[in-house]
Amino acid sequence: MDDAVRLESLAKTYGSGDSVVTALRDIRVSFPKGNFTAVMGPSGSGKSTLLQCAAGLDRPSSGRVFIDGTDIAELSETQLTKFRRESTGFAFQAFNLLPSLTAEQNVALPVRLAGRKPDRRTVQQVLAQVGLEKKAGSRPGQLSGGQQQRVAIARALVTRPAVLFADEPTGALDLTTGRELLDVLRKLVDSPADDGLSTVVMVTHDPNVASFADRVLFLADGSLVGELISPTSEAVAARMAELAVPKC
Ligand SMILES: Nc1ncnc2c1ncn2[C@@H]1O[C@H](COP(=O)(O)OP(=O)(O)OP(=O)(O)O)[C@@H](O)[C@H]1O
Repeated sequence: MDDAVRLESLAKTYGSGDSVVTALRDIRVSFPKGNFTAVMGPSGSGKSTLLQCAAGLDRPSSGRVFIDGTDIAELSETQLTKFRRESTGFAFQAFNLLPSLTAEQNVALPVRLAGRKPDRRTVQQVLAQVGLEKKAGSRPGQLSGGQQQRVAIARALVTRPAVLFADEPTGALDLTTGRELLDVLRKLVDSPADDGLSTVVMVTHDPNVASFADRVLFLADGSLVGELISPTSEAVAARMAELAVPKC
């Protein structure tokens, strides 16, 4: 199976001298196409840093990141920005929608920012993929939190990226709406549109949320320390409890 993203010996440090923080050390992992991966680990273990580096939002200190076969270290800042815009989607805990724009206009924004005219059909298609075809004309203030996050996901999908990165996408949602959003992500992977995305990489703190993934990766102190395939929430919670035990 092809890899949507591959991380080779990835390391990331912040600061220098006495104040240096090692956020990631020697991460080697692939995210295959057609796969939904959750990244878990205790607070400060490096989850967000991994996601930011894997998505090309941050440059690693060493190691390589391949997205859809492209070594992003070879790209200039301008090329990387363009590449990221076209090949990756990103969804955060905060939806970051523009309140004065309709759902449809919010979704079309990345295309406009890239200097192109949005294709109305594509915008409608991605809104339908997240179950919001009837809300195209609504402004964020007229939508529930779960619906707003689904607009944010549709916006991330509009450029037909190879991979969607999501950092705590259900963090601001209640249980039911969080579940609905996870069903949407699951569907993107299980029944992708013709030229659509089928790979999701998601950071979460919640074992229930992680259990929607095909695989869970566990980070501790910047290192990859294990994985679970076809995870149940109980198995994820048990593994997290082990990681929380302080080392002697
Ligand atoms: N911009 C930064 N400058 C300095 N240190 C940073 C920076 N960003 C992250 N760190 C440090 O890197 C380490 C990993 O942080 P990261 O945010 O990736 O962890 P996380 O697992 O996502 O944490 P959380 O679950 O609390 O969000 C932590 O020790 C953090 O303090």
